Amino acid sequence: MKKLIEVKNISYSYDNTNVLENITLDIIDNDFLAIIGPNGGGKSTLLKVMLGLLKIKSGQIIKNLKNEDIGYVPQNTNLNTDFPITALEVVLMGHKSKKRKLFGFSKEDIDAAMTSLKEVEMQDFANSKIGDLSGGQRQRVFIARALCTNPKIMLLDEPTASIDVKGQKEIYELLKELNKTISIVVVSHDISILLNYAKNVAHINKKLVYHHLKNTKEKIDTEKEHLCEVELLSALGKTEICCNQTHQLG
Ligand SMILES: Nc1ncnc2c1ncn2[C@@H]1O[C@H](COP(=O)(O)OP(=O)(O)OP(=O)(O)O)[C@@H](O)[C@H]1O
Repeated sequence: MKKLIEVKNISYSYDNTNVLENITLDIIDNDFLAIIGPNGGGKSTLLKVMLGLLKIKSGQIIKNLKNEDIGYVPQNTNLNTDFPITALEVVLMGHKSKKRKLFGFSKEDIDAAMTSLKEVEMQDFANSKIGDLSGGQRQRVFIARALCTNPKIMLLDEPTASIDVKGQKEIYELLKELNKTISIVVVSHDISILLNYAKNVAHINKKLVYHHLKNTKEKIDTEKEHLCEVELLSALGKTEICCNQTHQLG
């Protein structure tokens, strides 16, 4: 199993507040890693650290791939849906063509963006204003934007927040399809849905507890509608293996 990203004993603090403590985690080829944990637990911070958007002061991040091999779908809270931009234009923003024209985009750029839109089944909405799309459709467009560089791994921060249950399932089905060729790392609070798709779970609350879901899924009733993190963690067991060390849940 090839390690794509190795997180080695990193800690991170904003000003003097420690948010991540001694996190060690490998993202492997073909992984589908769910990052769960309470609000403010450090999940988004961990993604930003892995992306290099935040600089760590201790520990090490080893990326065995190029930056453009990493796709990122950030948390969607600040989007101004009144901005008059089409789905195709949003996807083009993710395209890093070597033949970029000074103004506008080449036919190659547009073809590549349309291919990404097809991958997420949004090609028919290419010319729709982003604000006219449903939350689920909009999220597909943002996933298409991240697909533009043909990433080997995609990091998604709460991609199903404020999307209805049907839309959530569709997004996870899409991620499952993408996972046939790329690794997926997804921060989410939708534990029940997530468990039907994830291969591994990282629970982050400043510290990390890592679970291989192989052989443990049968212990969990994933059809149960409101499975919460506490139930999940008790079903998985109190201790789990994290990079050859056993961590006790606090
Ligand atoms: N730019 C920042 N400056 C200072 N503190 C921050 C900043 N960003 C996040 N924090 C703090 O760091 C902690 C972890 O935040 P983070 O967004 O990583 O958590 P999270 O697990 O993703 O939370 P949520 O589930 O609510 O999105 C929180 O206490 C938050 O208030």
